[in-house]
Amino acid sequence: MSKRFEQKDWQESMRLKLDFNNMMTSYVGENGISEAEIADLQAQIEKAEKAMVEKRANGGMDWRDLPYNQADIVKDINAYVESVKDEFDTFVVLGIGGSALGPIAVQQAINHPYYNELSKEKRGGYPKLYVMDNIDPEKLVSLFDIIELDKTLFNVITKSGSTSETMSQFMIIKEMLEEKLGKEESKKHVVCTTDAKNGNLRPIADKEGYKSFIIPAGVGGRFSELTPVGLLPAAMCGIDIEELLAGAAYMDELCKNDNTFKNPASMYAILNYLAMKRGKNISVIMPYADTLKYIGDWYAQLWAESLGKKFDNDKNVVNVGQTPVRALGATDQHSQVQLYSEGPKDKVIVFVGVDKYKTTLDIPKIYGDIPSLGFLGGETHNKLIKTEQMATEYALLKSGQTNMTITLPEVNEFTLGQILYLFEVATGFAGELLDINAFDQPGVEEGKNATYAMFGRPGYDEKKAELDNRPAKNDKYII
Ligand SMILES: O=P(O)(O)OC[C@H]1O[C@H](O)[C@H](O)[C@@H](O)[C@@H]1O
Repeated sequence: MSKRFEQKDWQESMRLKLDFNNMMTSYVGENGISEAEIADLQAQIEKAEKAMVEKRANGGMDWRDLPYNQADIVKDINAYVESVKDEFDTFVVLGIGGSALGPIAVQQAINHPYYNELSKEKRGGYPKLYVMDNIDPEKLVSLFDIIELDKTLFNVITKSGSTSETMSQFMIIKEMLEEKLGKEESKKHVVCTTDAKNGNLRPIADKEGYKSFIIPAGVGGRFSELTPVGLLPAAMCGIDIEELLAGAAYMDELCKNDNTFKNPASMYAILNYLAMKRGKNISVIMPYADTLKYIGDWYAQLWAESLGKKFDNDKNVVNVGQTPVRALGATDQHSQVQLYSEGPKDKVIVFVGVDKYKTTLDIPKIYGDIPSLGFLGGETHNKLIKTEQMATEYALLKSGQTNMTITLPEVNEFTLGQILYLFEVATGFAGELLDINAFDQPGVEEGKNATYAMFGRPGYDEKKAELDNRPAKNDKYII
């Protein structure tokens, strides 16, 4: 159990705060969502709550139990990290989607912004961390200009083992390692995170004798950050994974509140559901902290891939979902807020603020008072970014663009575990309200099958024929 988990007062002081005032009628007038609208949903809310409890009890939401059932895995991961960290300068994740976005987001949130540029001593003795989550040939090749293969540990993360990007990266790395280090020595440079028994990577890991960790069968990729998918990369760069799980467990408790208006995940899901009903099909996530920038990318997959669905559970064509847009405050006040303020009122803006930054940066008072500047000097950047966040919230409220604010008291493993878990539960709940399956992704299959057919893979002849007979492109429209 986490070293601080028992300290109730500490938990409360680190509790995420969610402010929905800017979405509710009481504050914004006709643009807001009224309590009456929420009350009218009561039957749907109760049905959704019941479904969440039943699915969890029947093993349909194993990700809900991850904060509680991994003590042994945490021990294994921490022991493995301790046993290898001195030997390796670099840890490279090969993965994509849910097998990469979480590790990127958590490392960015907790570690020094220039962690990889620090000396190993200043990194606490842990290796640098890179996540290679694409197959741009230039990117992967250029990595070898800055790492030493013989001092690098590669973590191949793929639940299915049928993800072309990850498996092709693995084959490239495997051949390079064996050429440089020989077959036996190279085995120490690969650790696999995959399914216990299914998929293509499990038999390879077992046959090759690679160290491996298991992704629980009942946990889908975008819900897997609190499994070894996220826990190993986090621990490998010195992040306290017990605290991450403790924060998730704490948020689980908060999400059991049967008072809808006091249940963070229910309210997040309900308000976005009602917003979607009003055609607000864009979900902008705008953290006012660089540490939380890639939480936006992780959230984008979770929210888009879970809720973007053609059919409802009765096979009616519904084509639902909200398009996630990643923004960063204060940066995107200078690129996107013009659209948010004066463009279509088709968005829900989710500000993610931080009460206390790790450092305080004073702005020196040099030029007296420059009238056209919003600050006078003698203030701090902490106050400036916070003030700009509040001002932007107000400006968008006034423009009629619905928004809400989630605030982390500070960014640490406990608060990060809370926000990851909050969005996961909210996503599951929103799926129940939309009456869709939030846990599959049939829409990605067409592209995959077309890829295999274009490569002439056996078993895809029908798809190949379909492709060969598709309407030819008209040169007139190719410039
Ligand atoms: O972990 P893997 O099996 O390689 O899957 C990686 C990704 O592949 C697909 O794109 C799925 O739609 C994602 O949900 C998943 O995260």
